[in-house]
Amino acid sequence: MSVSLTSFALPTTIVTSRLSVSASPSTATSPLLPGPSSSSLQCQHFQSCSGCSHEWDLDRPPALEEAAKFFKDAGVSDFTFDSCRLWKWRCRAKLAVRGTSDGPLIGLYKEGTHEVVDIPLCRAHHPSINAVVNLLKQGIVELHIQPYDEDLRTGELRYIQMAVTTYDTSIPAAERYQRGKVQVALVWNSRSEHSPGFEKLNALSDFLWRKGGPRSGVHIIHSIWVNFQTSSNNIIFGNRWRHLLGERDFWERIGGIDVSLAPSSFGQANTLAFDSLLRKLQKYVPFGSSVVDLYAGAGIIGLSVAVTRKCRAVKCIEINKESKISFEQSLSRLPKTVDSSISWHHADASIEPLHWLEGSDVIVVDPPRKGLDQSVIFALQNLVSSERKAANASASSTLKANDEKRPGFYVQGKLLFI
Ligand SMILES: C[S@@+](CC[C@H](N)C(=O)[O-])C[C@H]1O[C@@H](n2cnc3c(N)ncnc32)[C@H](O)[C@@H]1O
Repeated sequence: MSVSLTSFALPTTIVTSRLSVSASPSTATSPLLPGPSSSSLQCQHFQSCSGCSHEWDLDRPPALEEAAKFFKDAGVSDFTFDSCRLWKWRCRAKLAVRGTSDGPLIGLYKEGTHEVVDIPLCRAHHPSINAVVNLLKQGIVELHIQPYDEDLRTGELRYIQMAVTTYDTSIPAAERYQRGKVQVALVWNSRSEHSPGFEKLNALSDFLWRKGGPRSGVHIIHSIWVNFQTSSNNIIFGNRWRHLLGERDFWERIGGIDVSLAPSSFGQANTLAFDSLLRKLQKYVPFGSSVVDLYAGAGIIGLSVAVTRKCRAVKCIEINKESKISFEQSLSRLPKTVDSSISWHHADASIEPLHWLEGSDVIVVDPPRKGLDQSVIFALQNLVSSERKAANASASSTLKANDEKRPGFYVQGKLLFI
């Protein structure tokens, strides 16, 4: 993960946020879990699995040099890079379930194919994720659960999503990460709980709960959910979610706030890196500013800066309506002293984006992998050029006065890459 602050000629702060999947695994300074002595991946699945793209020097990914040069050329002086954990960093995984009930395969597709590679010993996964995968395989074999067959569109279990919560104040802080518990979501190939086969789903979730729930010796499972999906396309989740066992609410402590994440909401995969990213990002948000968080998911970035930077207003824009519940739950746990106008809007950021951007001092953009929508890029460019014009037209004395009203924030404007 890299963080940089650069000055462009605009009076608005634009924050772009991205957590890299393959290049930001561990930290040498982490007290939590010892890793191999070198910074190589040392994963036996590396050749066949598409999950990781680099095997050596994980603390110095090839993109680092390119990024450093980019920021240097742009005149950025405080570019920093933090690799965080190199192993066991992934706290959220969506894995396909294929193969047979005697020989299930649980993992990722081989590059460019729909052939699933079994990755029981993945080095990037949090250890509780690998432990749940192992339990799930036992359950599939014992209960004769049929993995999904994409060609025939038959079978029962299509995918499993696992998210680890490390939030448990009843155990010592130093042990919380290692003892993280997993919110399990089983993607089941039927329409609803009224469809045939529901008993098998119940039997599987009971099996997992018995072996990994609070009464088992290991307690690695936080909760179990099901998502019903019968579509033949590649979309992992259907629209119907049901909570089956365990605690319904899933909490994590990130960026100085308690955040709730339902399985249907987007969540960052690298919890520790995301926390570190937010703590850096907060420093670039001027106190009391008005912030818009585009592509906000459950609004974690917006809520985190609302609290830590005492923002005047925060608007979160997100296309997935399922994220709203998580946003509202997190909002309800903010300190009562927070005096900010905070709102979450179910909207497509690419439609008339200027409408959301106008009047904001800080713009956070954290788009999906495909990147920013063209219309958002145009809107940002328009904003930059119109503010540049306005700044040029103003007298330098006026600029100075504005600077003083907003300590630590220069009229020059800032762009943060993470
Ligand atoms: C990389 S995630 C970031 C989520 C959030 N910032 C976080 O850290 O948890 C990208 C988010 O953008 C949302 N999204 C995708 N296209 C969108 C659009 N056109 N308008 C608004 N949100 C969109 C996705 O649903 C997803 O929640």
